[in-house]
Amino acid sequence: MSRFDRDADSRASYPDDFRLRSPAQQPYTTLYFNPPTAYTCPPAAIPPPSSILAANGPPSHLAGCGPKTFTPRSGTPVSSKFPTSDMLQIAREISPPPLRRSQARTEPQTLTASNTGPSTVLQRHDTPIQTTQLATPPSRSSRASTVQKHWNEADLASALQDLLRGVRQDHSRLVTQAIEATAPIEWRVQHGANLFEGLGNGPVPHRKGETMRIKFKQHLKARKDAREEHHEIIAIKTMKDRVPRYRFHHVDIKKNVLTANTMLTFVPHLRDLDSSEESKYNLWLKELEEIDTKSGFKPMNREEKVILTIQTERAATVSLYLDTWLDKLGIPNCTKSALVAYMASQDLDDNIAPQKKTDIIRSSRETTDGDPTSLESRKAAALFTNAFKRAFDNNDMALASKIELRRILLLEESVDGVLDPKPVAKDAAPIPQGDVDEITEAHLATYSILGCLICYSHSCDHGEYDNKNLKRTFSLAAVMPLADLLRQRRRRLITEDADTRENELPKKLVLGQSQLDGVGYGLFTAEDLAQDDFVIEYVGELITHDEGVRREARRGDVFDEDSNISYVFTLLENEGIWVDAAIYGNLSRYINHASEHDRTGSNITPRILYVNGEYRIKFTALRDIRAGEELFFNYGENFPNLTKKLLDTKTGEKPAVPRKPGRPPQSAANKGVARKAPKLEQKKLERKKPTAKRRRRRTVANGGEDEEEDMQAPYISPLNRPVKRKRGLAKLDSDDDSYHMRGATTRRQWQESIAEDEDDLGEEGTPNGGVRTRRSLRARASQTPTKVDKSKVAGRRGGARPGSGRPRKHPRPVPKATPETAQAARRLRESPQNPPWLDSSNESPRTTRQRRAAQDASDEIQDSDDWSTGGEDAPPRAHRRDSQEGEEEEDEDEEEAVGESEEEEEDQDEEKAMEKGTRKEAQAKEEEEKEEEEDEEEEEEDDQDVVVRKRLDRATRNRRPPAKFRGDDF
Ligand SMILES: C[S@@+](CC[C@H](N)C(=O)[O-])C[C@H]1O[C@@H](n2cnc3c(N)ncnc32)[C@H](O)[C@@H]1O
Repeated sequence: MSRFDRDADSRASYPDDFRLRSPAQQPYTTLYFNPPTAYTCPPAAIPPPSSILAANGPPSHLAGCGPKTFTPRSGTPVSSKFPTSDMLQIAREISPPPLRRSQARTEPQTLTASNTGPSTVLQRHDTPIQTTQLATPPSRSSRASTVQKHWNEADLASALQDLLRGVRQDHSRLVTQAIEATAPIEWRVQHGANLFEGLGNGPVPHRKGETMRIKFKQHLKARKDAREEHHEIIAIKTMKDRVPRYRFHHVDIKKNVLTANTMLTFVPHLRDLDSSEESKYNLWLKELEEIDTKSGFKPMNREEKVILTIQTERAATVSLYLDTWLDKLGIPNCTKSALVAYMASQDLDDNIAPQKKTDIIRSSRETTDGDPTSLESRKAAALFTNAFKRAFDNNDMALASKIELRRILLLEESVDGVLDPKPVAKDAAPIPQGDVDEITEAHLATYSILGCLICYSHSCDHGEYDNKNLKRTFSLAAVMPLADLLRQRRRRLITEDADTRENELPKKLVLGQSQLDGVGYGLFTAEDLAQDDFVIEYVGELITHDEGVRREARRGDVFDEDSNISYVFTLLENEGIWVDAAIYGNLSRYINHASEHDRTGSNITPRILYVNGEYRIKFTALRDIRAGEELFFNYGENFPNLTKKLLDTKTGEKPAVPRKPGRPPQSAANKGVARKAPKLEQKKLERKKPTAKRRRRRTVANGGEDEEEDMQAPYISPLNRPVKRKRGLAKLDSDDDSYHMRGATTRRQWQESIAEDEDDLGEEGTPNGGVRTRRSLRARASQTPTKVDKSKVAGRRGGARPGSGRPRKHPRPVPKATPETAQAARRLRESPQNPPWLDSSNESPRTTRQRRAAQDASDEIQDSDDWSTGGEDAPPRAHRRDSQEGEEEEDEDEEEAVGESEEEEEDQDEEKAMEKGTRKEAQAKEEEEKEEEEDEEEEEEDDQDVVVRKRLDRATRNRRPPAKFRGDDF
């Protein structure tokens, strides 16, 4: 299931603010398995825990063995003879323990499940459940004696349906239990007024203008059937800053998807869609389906996917009960192994390869259940299979309600092991002893298909990220043995949270020229930081991995690809969610990389937190940091090239930085040392012949004026014009007619120099300053520049790296300096360790420019006060980017104009040839040309693919690795 479907799914069932509600408000009734009405299952359907304990011994986790004995995938014990999964164990254990004195309540409490109708009443977990479950269970043999020995298909089907109702009831109790187990037992408010007091009332009758309507979306239900409730509106007034929103405006993304054959135009995620967006979203899904179809796949539509997911989840749940069911039904010779063997032998549609079928049957024989392939076993298995089909997989049922026995049996470990062999529990790390946090983490690491502790789904957005940034869903195994541990921990965290909240204010930070040579800006602290202090939040646009790759590729192409500057941060590695701070961001984007082994080493570290339903990144200090120190964090292993050393002195003396191989120095380039022209381009160039047709076409299109203009247009050397973007790879692979070396002024010279360059430069060089032909001499016909605009040339490497380009066209509005920032600046000036940007002696003009920009910026730094979004920063940045891109377009026109003039040269040649040659020859040539043109167009398309692929590759290489996470926050 795709992330989006999953989101859609979870949106359907689990409101965003799920975690913030009190237990009484928890929407457990929206969970998938909850029954719509009160349960009618006989109490005997749920065997009491003690019977299981008597029969099988204690579940391993209760016996202190921890989850080591469970496989992470199926939850089935590996070593013990314990026949059921831990989920089933928990299901059996949900009968509450005897009340402890402290928990005892004088009056039994009830919870009303609001969406199951007012009549459904669920008992709190800490109130004894008034059923026979608490009675001493019948022994296994006595239970077996009560079951029917001779089944017919119809009776068996109806017994199975009863058992399924029991599963639902179990599930409902589990949810209650789990919610209670994880609910905070103390409110966050430790002192002062509890702002949430009085909240949590149920729905009220609708009063126009006074109540708030809440609509519940449910997939597979028509919109008109959506449930609605009305609630009182209670305003909470507080002087505290609200936690800032961290929303991604995915509509904006549309204009940011820039590469030529991009498929995604709309990427919604992580939030509910507005109704206007929903239609776009559906359209987008449809487009994706069409693309799949065109590519030869048979895509499922969204509804089918939802149904498949539901079916799979139901099958997974029933699989956990299958053993108990068989035990209860007591069908002679009907064991799980027999069912598996029967399933494998009956799999007629060749879903399983013949060899695998044999392996499955063989592995089922290895159990101690007797011979699963005997005639009796086969008969019993056939009876059960047919009854199961009748009960849960018949034609009268809605698709989503069907449960296939085959799907359940495929989940069996023996079958799964044959079909998809992979390492299991023995690889699990040993459970650490001692530290509460570590034990908790380790228990939670028993992630399995058992599902989420909160919603019991297998594909939800709840869960934790461990220190490797891998998502773990809570294991059900964690519920019972760990409930106390979790409580303990939560209590501690809540207390700590309240204590540290005051220290969680963002710090005064200033932007400056980094101490790393040639790296551009860096971020410095203007006040002393204590270890573990919160420093700043990393904010930016929330984008998908694909979009991030596109953007990186695009930036590398448009701006300076050699600098590899990157502002993306991998927020959720597995989900492919990145934060891009390039356009919308705050000061945190200027923090440079240092590894632990560098001279200063990283002094801060990012942590990913789950805040009010959103994942956010905060930086904390790794050690005490003095005011004036530059901040660094470790970007991770994917950035091996970030090896700039700290400057030894502050005098502006720069250590020699080795030049990149294959890249000629700027001066050499200006002298006309071109890089190698790509073979493809050269080939094209050689065979490209002028065509009369092309010439005529242009002349007609421009009322006959173009030709004259073209003739007059001087050939502009790429050297003599401002080039802001690097064509590099894009040009190497791309379509256009020709490349022009720097300094070459005629076509012949250029061709000659290409030949020389090929010898000189080898494979590394790529053409720069390439020229696109066609279109738009018109754009500059009247003002063909013949002079070099030096200021523009100077700014050509600008762009992605702030401050390194030309001065802003549209400077940011500079907020007034606050007393704090003024004081911070003074302190920094007075500091014996003045950061290098304050020392202006011996600096280059570029450094001066950077320094000035830094000073401007340091005045305007309010980001650290407004630690939320950097939103104020954003519009001017976006503007700046727009303006740059606008200029690039101008340049492109210029390039094209240059190309036009070249093409006109060709046309003149052609005209002469036409005059000389016979008409026939000319016609033949023209036809040849036409073919070539068509070929080129095709090539153009192919080339574009190559370009995009290359850019994507490059961007993938450059992407930032997962951030570090110390997972001790719930
Ligand atoms: C998030 S930006 C940091 C701010 C950046 N220095 C600027 O001026 O905008 C990350 C980029 O800075 C550069 N960078 C950061 N740390 C570096 C290091 N230790 N060595 C070389 N380049 C570094 C790389 O180009 C990287 O992609």
